[in-house]
Formats: sequence, C-alpha cells, structure tokens
Amino acid sequence: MTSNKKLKMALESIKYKRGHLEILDQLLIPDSHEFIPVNDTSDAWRAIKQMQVRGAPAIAIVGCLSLAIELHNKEFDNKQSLVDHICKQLEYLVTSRPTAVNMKEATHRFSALAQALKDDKNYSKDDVKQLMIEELELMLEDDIATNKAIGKNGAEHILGSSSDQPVCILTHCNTGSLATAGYGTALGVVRRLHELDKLNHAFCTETRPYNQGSRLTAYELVYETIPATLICDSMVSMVMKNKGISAVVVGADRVVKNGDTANKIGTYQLAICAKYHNIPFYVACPVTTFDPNMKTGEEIHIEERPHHEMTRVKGVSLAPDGINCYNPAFDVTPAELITGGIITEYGVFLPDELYNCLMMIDKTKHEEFPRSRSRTNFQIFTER
Ligand SMILES: CSC[C@H]1O[C@H](OP(=O)(O)O)[C@H](O)[C@@H]1O
Repeated sequence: MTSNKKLKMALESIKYKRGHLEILDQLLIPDSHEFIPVNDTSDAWRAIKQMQVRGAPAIAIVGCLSLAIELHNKEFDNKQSLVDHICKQLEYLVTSRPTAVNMKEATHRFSALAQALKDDKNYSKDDVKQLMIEELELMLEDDIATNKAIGKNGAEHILGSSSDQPVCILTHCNTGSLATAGYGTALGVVRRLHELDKLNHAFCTETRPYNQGSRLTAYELVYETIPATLICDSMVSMVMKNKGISAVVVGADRVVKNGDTANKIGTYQLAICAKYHNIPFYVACPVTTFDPNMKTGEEIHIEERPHHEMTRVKGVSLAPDGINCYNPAFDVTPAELITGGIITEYGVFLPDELYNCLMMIDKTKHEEFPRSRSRTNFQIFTER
C-alpha cells in the first residue's frame, strides 16, 4: 500500500551525478531552498566548515563525493601519485570539523582500499581510479539503505516496549534527510513510526545556537506533514513531565568503545532529564559513527564554534558586543544515560554490549546493504 505519506519524496541535501555535485545550502533554510556547486575537495572543506552542509554522515558523504569529482576531472602520472592524492585529500577533509568521526572513518576505509588496489598488479592506474570513484559514490546509496534499517530497528524496539500503541518521540538537533544522504537516523526512526501509523506526535527542540531543530528538523517534518511540535531547549523537562513522551531519540557524531556518545550540545542534559523522568533514551547512528579506538568520551575533541553564531542571528544582535561566550558545538552523554540503547543498521544494542556485538557481526550476511568493497574493511579501522 502506498499511502500519501510515502508518495512525498523526502527532502534531499545532496545532488550527485558523476562529475557533478551540488549541496543544499543549509544556512539559508527555511527562508530559501538553494543548491550550491561543489567542484573539488576545497569547496567541500569550506562548505563543511561553514556548516552549509552538516550532520556526521552528510559531512563524510559530501567530502567523499567531492573527492570522486576531483578524481573524475584530474589526470595522474601513475598509481602512486593517484593513491597519494586520494590519501592526502581525505586527510585534508577530516580537518574541516573535528568531533564527528564519519569523515575520519571513511578516510581509513578508502585509504586502505586505495593502497590495496595500488599494490595489486591486476589493477592499472585507470582501474584504480575507476574503482575508487565507484566506491566513493556508493556512500550515497549505502547511507540511505543504512538509515532505513536504522529506522526499522529503532521503531520496532520502541514499539516493542509500548504495547504497540502510537508513541510520542522527542528529538534534538537535525538527524534527517538534511544530515544524511536521505531518510535520516534518529529522524529516520520518527519517519518509520509515521509510516507504520504508530507516531502519535514528534517534539523537536530548537537546538540553539545554530537552530538545526527549528530551521531544519521542523522544515523536514512540515514538508512531510508529520505531526510535530517545536519547543525551546529550555522546555524539555516540562515536555517530558506533561506530554507523554514515550522515548527520546537523538543522533550521534561519535560513539566510543564504552558507549559514551558525542552529539549536539544539549544532548547530555536531555539524557539527564530523560533519566529523571524514567523515559528511555536512544542514540541512533550508523556503525560508521562508532570509534572503538577511543575508550571513553573523555578522549573526544569537542569543537567550539565562533561566538557570533551565538550572539547574532541573520545579522541581528542577541547580545552586547564584548560579552564573553562559550560555544561548544557538542557534548558527551555517558553510556549509562543511554538507557534505551544504541540503534544501528545491525540492531539495537546496550552501550556496554555494542563493541562486542559489532565485532561479531558478519557483514557479508547482511545482503540488505549495498556491499562496497571498503565496508568489509571495518576491521582495518578497529585494528588501527
Ligand atoms: C545524523 S547527524 C548527526 C549529528 O550531527 C549534528 O551536528 P552538526 O549539525 O553540528 O553537524 C548533530 O550533532 C546530529 O545529531
């Protein structure tokens, strides 16, 4: 059955065909919906840094697609210079924003794959270039399939504990089609619940100071006529107390080995409020957001953004010049506050089980995901 809910295409933030990449300039949403060209890795670096594109998965996807564009347009003397360029540009893209791990994870996977192809005499320079472009392009379709699995796993887990009644979900920041290749992670769980007619209502926070919630998540929810209410960040305790919230579901920028999770600033206090109100707290993310090379959240570098992003909105001052500002873009939620679990494309895991469960997953048995060569190199990342 194709309900009108499914007829409306989800919003997209990335438009790609070989040799051509455009991204939705998210700084202009919701006032205007404009795409800008990304012609190489420098354009991508700048767009990520300025947050014209943002969201852990989208950052990695746009970074990798910008490299695919560069490889398509550039000639190389030999395999070594080709692979050197790939590795160098991937490392450069990682420097655009430090907290989300997805670009770094992609760098490890694709650098390892490029090196392996270089060392394999069966592949010419042109073979390596073609295969690497194809692998980088797989990020797009792989991400959408991954997000739909996250949505399915998360909705089933939440409904399983709600005696199948429609549920109310509270979410933070933007984790939808504007933070990924499409469908979204935490917002993908909301979409799946809506598709199943099991979403009573969604509450989204403004998410100051960049307002990913009021500008981006509300935009997605209105566009797809998903029943939702926008709240200020300061209202979450009252909403949890009075609005029958069934679960809180947020995204992630980096989940480390013990399950501690870096996510948008304000997530930590959401988790504290959820604990106080005995509401299950979930993190939703692809396994490419997992960084088992960090043991606890203490190791995560928290990006601090410019003060003007707090004190000025579209040119209007919200605070006097001269006031000191502290503007961390993320905080770390300790694993013990992630009481619902971590929702991935392979299932929902308690934080302290996540590492062992992921290490045991045989990805070749999950045919539901497009299988890029690089994905099977998950071990490379964890053995670094
Ligand atoms: C699925 S997006 C994950 C994550 O990224 C966002 O941060 P930003 O908008 O600064 O890139 C936010 O923390 C989301 O939860």
